Amino acid sequence: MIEIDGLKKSFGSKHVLRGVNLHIARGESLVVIGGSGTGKSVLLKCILGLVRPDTGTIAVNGAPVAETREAFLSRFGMLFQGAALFDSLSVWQNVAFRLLRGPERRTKEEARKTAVEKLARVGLGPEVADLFPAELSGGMQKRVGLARAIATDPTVIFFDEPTTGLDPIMAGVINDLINSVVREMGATAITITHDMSSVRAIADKVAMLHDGKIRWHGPIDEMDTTDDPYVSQFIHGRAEGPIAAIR
Ligand SMILES: Nc1ncnc2c1ncn2[C@@H]1O[C@H](COP(=O)(O)OP(=O)(O)OP(=O)(O)O)[C@@H](O)[C@H]1O
Repeated sequence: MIEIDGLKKSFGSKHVLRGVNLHIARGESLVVIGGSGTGKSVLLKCILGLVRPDTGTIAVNGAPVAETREAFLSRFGMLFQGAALFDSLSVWQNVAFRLLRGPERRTKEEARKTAVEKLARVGLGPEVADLFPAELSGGMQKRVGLARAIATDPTVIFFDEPTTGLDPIMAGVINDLINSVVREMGATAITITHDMSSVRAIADKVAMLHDGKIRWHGPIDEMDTTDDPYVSQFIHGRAEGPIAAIR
């Protein structure tokens, strides 16, 4: 479904991605892990076409993203770090943002109806629809962000640090919700996170980015038993190991 081959990206003398190869099957939930500054966001931005790679290819269903970006973007949903809601828009207008714009825009009534349905899917009642983001807790904002991400019934959904800033219980609730929504929709999901509880809750496959390359890629069941010392150090959060920690 998504095939990334030989992806390289440098910023000046900083070689962030040094040849990333990653294939993601349709309906699979891939979580990308790796230390701060290893290039996870740059990788995501390359897939979304926000950053142009120096070399390498990214194809979706066999077609290069660079050539089919518009078509690709119309089929993807994204939950940003911190939910990134528009403060000046009500909750339903946030959820319906893409339904109210673009060539396939719907009437206001239809868009609102869909927004209320999506809010219900993430556990929020219709009374929330006319509130503004500032009136919501962090957990509710994440739910609204998730409702927005699924508003257009995307086939690919990206999650950027979906549990950042949430307490562990709310993080668990959001992880479960992401999991059930993604599976129910049959969507392909790519998640970036530091949160190992998210990895365990969401991932079918895990890819660890280190030193500009995919250091390890495998099924979630094999993550705990792999003898890769980098993965082992990372998932157990050990200061000692091959990954240098800045103290
Ligand atoms: N537009 C840019 N110009 C210059 N350097 C950049 C740019 N974007 C990213 N970088 C650099 O690329 C490196 C990787 O950044 P990136 O944000 O992808 O890391 P990350 O793995 O997502 O980190 P974190 O987990 O802390 O969010 C960093 O050193 C960053 O400074």
